[in-house]
Amino acid sequence: MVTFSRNGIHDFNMASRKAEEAAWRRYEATKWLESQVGPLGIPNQPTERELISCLRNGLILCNVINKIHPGAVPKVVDNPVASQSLTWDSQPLPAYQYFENVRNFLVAVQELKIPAFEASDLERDSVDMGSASKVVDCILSLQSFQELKQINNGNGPNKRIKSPLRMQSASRMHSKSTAAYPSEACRRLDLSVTLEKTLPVESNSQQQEDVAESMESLVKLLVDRMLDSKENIDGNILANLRNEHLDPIKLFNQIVTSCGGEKLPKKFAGLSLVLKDTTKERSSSPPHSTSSTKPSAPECFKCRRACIGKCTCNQQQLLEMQKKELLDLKALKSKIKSEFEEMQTQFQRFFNDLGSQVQEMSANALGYHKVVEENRKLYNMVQDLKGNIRVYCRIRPSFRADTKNIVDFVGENGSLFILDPSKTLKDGMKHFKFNRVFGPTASQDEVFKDTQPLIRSVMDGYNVCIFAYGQTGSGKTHTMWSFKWNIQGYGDQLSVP
Ligand SMILES: Nc1ncnc2c1ncn2[C@@H]1O[C@H](COP(=O)(O)OP(=O)(O)OP(=O)(O)O)[C@@H](O)[C@H]1O
Repeated sequence: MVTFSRNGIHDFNMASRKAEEAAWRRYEATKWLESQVGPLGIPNQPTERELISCLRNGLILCNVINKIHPGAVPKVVDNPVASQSLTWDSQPLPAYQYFENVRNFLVAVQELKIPAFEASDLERDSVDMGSASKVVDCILSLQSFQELKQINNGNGPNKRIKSPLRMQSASRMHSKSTAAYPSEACRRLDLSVTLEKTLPVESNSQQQEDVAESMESLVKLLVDRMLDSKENIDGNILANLRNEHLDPIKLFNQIVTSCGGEKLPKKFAGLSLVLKDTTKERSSSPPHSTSSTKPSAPECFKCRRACIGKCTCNQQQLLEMQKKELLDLKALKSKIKSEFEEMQTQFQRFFNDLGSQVQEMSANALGYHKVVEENRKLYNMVQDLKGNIRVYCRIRPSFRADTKNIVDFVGENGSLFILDPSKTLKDGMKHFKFNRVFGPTASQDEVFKDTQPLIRSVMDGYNVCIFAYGQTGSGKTHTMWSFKWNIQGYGDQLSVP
């Protein structure tokens, strides 16, 4: 167990942790660079000097950025001799070469909105001052850029690339996973989980939502602040994060003051109160108590007895009400049942009457059809008896007054006498016999009515033919027209059998 205090051991531990983190980041950067451009010729876990000496000529950096974003550095100055001189102790490279490559690389990095470093960070003198961390940051940002580009199907990220550590920390807060990132810095970010656990469980849902929202914003702010100034953060604060007995309010104020020196946003005011309440309850409750709001045993017993009595009384009333409702329901059920039976009887009677009526109608319909059939047969039999071939004569009226009519007599029984005036009475008299003779005064309706029965026979399925015969202008068309017009008006009568 490590005890944190304001002494030399604490400073030593903090420095050790920082060195460990820096080494891990160099390892990640080296591993990624080798995956992009092949072996770098340096150890897997290089020192700052080894890494900087490798990158100093800018050749590897230009090749890497051209690989993840082709054309980022249009012209890369390559010197085979210099390329092989990768170690720090090798012969110095021409200044113009690495300066141009590095300058072009930094321009490309800024265009891609990736955190850059100073060209002087690759110089020999500045290595010992720990400035290699900016170079490592830049390389890890390039790695993040490549990953985002792959996620976006080849398109570069729209937003500015943040520090890779910050990005992973943010995703870590969402997943609440403790094994996603082995960095010591990220382990400290678990403060968010600790703070959330201190929220009072008795608060109502609205308050919990507000607190959760505030907590989330607070944690984001804290993470951003800590990462922005992780190099300058007070070591005591980081040590206090692991101290369980520390007042969270003090710790919270300490962190914010250390990071930015700013006051807390207004939205975190409620959180401070909640944290205060929580701290008070935690301090007042017994050390091994599982719940700070749990009442003592006698109080609990009294409360329970009162509750049981109250519940029993309510249940009794509820039972009585339900019994009464049950009786009402039973009465209603018997009433509905009797009404239903009565209605059933009425329906039975009604359907019986209906059935007898339908049977009667069916019998009548059957008789009706028989009668109709018989009527049809008799009707056509009458038509047959009248004669299958009937000859009618129609005398057209004379149009000229001086014309002498040769028709001498028209009989009711179809007799027609014609007298030729140029001959004697005996020779000039002609007698004709028709089924019927229509005189000059006979109307169209009169002609039609005599042939109407034949139309009905047509409808009954018998073959009927009506034609007119006579000389030109004798009135054939005129007479046939009477059938046409009357048949049209006869439609209603045809439907009647
Ligand atoms: N009974 C009638 N009463 C009054 N006008 C009639 C009568 N019969 C025929 N006519 C008239 O006589 C004229 C000639 O009749 P219609 O055209 O029917 O003769 P048609 O025998 O059909 O002649 P065609 O053989 O040349 O066709 C018509 O103008 C017609 O209106």
